[in-house]
Amino acid sequence: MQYPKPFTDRMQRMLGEEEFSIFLEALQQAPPVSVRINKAKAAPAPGLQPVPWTETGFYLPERPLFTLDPALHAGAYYVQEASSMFVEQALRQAVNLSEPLHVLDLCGAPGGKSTHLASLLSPQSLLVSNEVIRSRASILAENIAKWGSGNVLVTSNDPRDFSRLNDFFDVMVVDAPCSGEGMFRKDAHAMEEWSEENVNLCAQRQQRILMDVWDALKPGGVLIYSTCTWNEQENEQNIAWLAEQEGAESIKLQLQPEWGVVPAQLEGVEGYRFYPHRVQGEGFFIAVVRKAGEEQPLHGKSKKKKYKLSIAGKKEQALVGDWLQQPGQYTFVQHGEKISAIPENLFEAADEVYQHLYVVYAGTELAEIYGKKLKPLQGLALSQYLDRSVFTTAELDLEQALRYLKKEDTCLGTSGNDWLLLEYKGLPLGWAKQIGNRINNYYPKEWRIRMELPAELPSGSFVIG
Ligand SMILES: C[S@@+](CC[C@H](N)C(=O)[O-])C[C@H]1O[C@@H](n2cnc3c(N)ncnc32)[C@H](O)[C@@H]1O
Repeated sequence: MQYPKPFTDRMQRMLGEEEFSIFLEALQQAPPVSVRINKAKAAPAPGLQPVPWTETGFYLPERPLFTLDPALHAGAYYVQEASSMFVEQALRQAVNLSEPLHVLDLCGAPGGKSTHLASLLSPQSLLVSNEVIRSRASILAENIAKWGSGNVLVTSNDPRDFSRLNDFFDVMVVDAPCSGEGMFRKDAHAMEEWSEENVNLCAQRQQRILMDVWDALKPGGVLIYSTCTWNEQENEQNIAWLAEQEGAESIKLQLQPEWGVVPAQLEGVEGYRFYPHRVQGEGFFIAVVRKAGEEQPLHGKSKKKKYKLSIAGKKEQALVGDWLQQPGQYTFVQHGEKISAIPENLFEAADEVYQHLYVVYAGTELAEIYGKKLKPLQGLALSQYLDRSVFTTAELDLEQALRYLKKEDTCLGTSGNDWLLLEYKGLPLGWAKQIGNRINNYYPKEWRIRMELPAELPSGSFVIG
C-alpha cells in the first residue's frame, strides 16, 4: 500500500523509526470486528472477547454478514469500531452519570456514539443527537429508534444554531469530521481524499465547530472531543487552542497500561491516541476539557406559558396510554398526525430544544392517527419500554424475519383482524396488520433490507446469546 509521503514522514517522526515499521505492518492487517450490545434488549453470545475499556463492547472472531441477522435490525447491538467506544471512559471518569444531564452529541450520524451515550446516561437525562446533513440525520434517527431509549431528540442543525441554547448542556461530545487517517486500513477512500491541505481545512473547520457550540455548554460543563485521525493539528493543537481561547481546563483520564492507549500532552492539554499496532481498533484521538465556571443545577420549571410541543388529546392519550410500561412517566405529545411519548421530566427541556432547533425524531414515536383509528409506529415496536403484553405477538423464524425485513407480505398461518407485533427470538422487529389470513407488512420502506437473500441462510445470530 502506498501511503502519502507527508503522512508517513509525520508518523515516522511521531512514532520513531522502530515503532513506525510495526505501525505500517499493522495497517496492512485486516481490521478487527467489534459490536456494542444493547443490554436493555439482549446479552452477548457466550465466549466473545470484551473490548477492555467498555462494559458492552465485544470483538467477533470474524465479520459476519450483519444484514442477515434480524437482531441487528431489532437494535440488540450496534456494529462499532472498538477505539471509539473509549468515549465511555471519558464519560465515566469526567461526569457524574447518575445525575440528570442535558447531553449533546453534535456530529451524531450514523449513531455509534449516540447509541453508546444513550446506554450510559440515566433515563432522567436528555440526549440531543444532532447531524447537520439531513440525509444522514434520517439514518441517525433510524438507529436511535432501533436502540429504543426514549430520552433522545434527534436534530438536524448547523453547529452555529446551538448558540440559541445558551448554557443548556452539561456535556457535549464533538466527534468532529476529520481527515480520517485512522480509517486508512478500513476505508481506501479516506486515503484518496487525504492531503496536507485537507488536514489544514479540517483543523480550521473543527475550530469553527468548537467555537460555534461552546456557548451552549454550561459553565463547569464537560466537552469530549474526538477524531479518527492522528495528526496534531486536528487533535491536541485544537484542544490547546480551545483551552487558551476559552480558559477551558484539560481533564486527565486514568489509563490501564494493558489498554495500549498512548497519552499525548501539549501546552498543559492531555489527549489520548489509539494506534492499530497497540490496540485492537482503528486510529482515534480523544480529549476532555471542562468549561471554566461553577456547575449550575439543572434548570427548574420555567415560567414559560407558550409551549411549542402540543399535548395529545385526551381520547388519543387514552388509546396509547397503556402501550408503554409505566405510562404515567410520560407526556404524550402530538405533532401533525403523530403521537410520541416524551419522559415527563424532560418535557420542558425537550420543548426548549423544539423552540430553537429542527427536530427530526423525538422520544418514542407511538402511533399515527388515521381517521378514528391509530396505527402503531416502528418507534413503539423497538422501544425498550414497550409493554408487549398489550399486543398480539408472533414469533418468526430466520427466513420469515428476513422476508419481513425485506418488506415482503407473508402468510403466517394465523387469522384475525388485528395488529401483530412480529418478533425474532423474542426481539420485536415491527408491525404487521392481519386481515383474515393475510398479513400486511408495515415495516418502514426506507429501512428495508435491499439485498437478495442467499439460498442458504446463516444459522442464527452470531452476536447475541
Ligand atoms: C466522525 S463522523 C461522526 C460519527 C458519529 N459520531 C458516530 O459515532 O457514529 C462526523 C459527522 O460530522 C458531520 N459533519 C460534517 N460536516 C460538519 C460540520 N461542518 N459541522 C458539524 N458536523 C459536520 C458528518 O456528516 C458526520 O456525520
